[in-house]
Amino acid sequence: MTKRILIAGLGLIGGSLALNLKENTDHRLIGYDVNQKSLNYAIQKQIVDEISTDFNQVVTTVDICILAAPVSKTIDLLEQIKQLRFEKPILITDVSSVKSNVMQTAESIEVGEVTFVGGHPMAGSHKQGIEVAKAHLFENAIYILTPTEKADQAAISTLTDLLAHTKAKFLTLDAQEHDEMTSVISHFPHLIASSLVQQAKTWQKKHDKIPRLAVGGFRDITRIASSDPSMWQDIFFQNKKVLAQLLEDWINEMKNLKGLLETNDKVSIYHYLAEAREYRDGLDRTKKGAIPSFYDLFVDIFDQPGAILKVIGLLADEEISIKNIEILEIREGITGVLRISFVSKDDQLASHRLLIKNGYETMIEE
Ligand SMILES: NC(=O)c1ccc[n+]([C@@H]2O[C@H](COP(=O)([O-])OP(=O)(O)OC[C@H]3O[C@@H](n4cnc5c(N)ncnc54)[C@H](O)[C@@H]3O)[C@@H](O)[C@H]2O)c1
Ligand SMILES: O=C(O)C(=O)C[C@]1(C(=O)O)C=C[C@@H](O)C=C1
Repeated sequence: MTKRILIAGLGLIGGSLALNLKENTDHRLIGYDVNQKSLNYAIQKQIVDEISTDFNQVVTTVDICILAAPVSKTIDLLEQIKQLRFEKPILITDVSSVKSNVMQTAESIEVGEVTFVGGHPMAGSHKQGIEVAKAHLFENAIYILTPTEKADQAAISTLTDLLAHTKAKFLTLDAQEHDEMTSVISHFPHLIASSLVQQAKTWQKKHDKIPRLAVGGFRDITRIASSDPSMWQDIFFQNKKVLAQLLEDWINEMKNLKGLLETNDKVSIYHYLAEAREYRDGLDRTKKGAIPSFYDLFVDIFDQPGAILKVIGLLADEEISIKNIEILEIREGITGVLRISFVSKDDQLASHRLLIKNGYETMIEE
């Protein structure tokens, strides 16, 4: 049955869900956003069928509503919903990166027609806005669900049936365990990435060539520091209790490491590094996990015009789809490395064979 689905917040995440639903279903999609440019873009590109600038009015006309605004704005929209009258049942979900305050507000909705099942797709980007939205953004990612007490299995199934086209894997958690885990693997690392960039900026006053040296490792570990500061400010304050606790643990750990360095305790430093490596390598790529599984292939290329295009062209001719592509290091005239990520082992191996056949040097991390 065709349903009316409202997506409130047409940015990277809302836009990606809209694109996915448009590609795979016949539901009628309605977009709401406070940014008129995003609304215009969505309707012009036919990502949605209708647009609205009146949330309170339009939300009462739909069967399903996906709240995809920044976390604090999602809470504001839930507060607005509390004041409305609905004439038919509505299933509401969200995509917020932090869940405790959202769920607390959702649990306090007393409107009988409203059922809320929280959601958080664990995939995204440091880029923002509907222009960078992708229908396949959540393929193979973990999609966390946080149902309210009122939400029954039928409501959860309605939501998972709708989102099944994203090819994400669902995992149900309560809000607190969600916020602790996402803080460890997403929010706190973000804080550290930004602090590493700040440190480089400070040291650049002494060594002005630092930006030229900041390639491989530094770029890998700090990519997320290029994300939207207002979104992350919101996430940090929504999850500030857990974040403060992690920061305290981390400061103590750093003090301990400093002590090991100062006392020349090489053995302990070695164990610290070896244990970290073992754990990192053991984050199983093929099992379900909070970290999306990708299969990487490293390809040596030369810094020549069209070099990357040639590699992509070979894969495209064989209809092998790429999840991500990144230049790890390239210097003038010298070999650089492309990291190409695939969603399946088969695609990784097929690309490996294809590129070797075409004279490339490639490497797979075991
Ligand atoms: N970016 C990621 O990697 C990622 C991943 C998973 C979940 N999330 C969550 O998804 C949500 C959206 O993030 P995004 O990355 O799509 O950001 P985005 O900046 O790309 O999009 C946010 C959209 O919300 C709109 N908006 C702002 N205030 C609004 C309001 N009051 N009502 C309606 N729309 C409003 C903005 O105009 C924008 O179009 C956030 O809650 C974020 O925590 C982000
Ligand atoms: O890939 C990125 O750039 C992301 O930051 C995505 C990421 C993450 O930390 O993994 C960011 C926030 C979301 O809530 C979920 C996913």
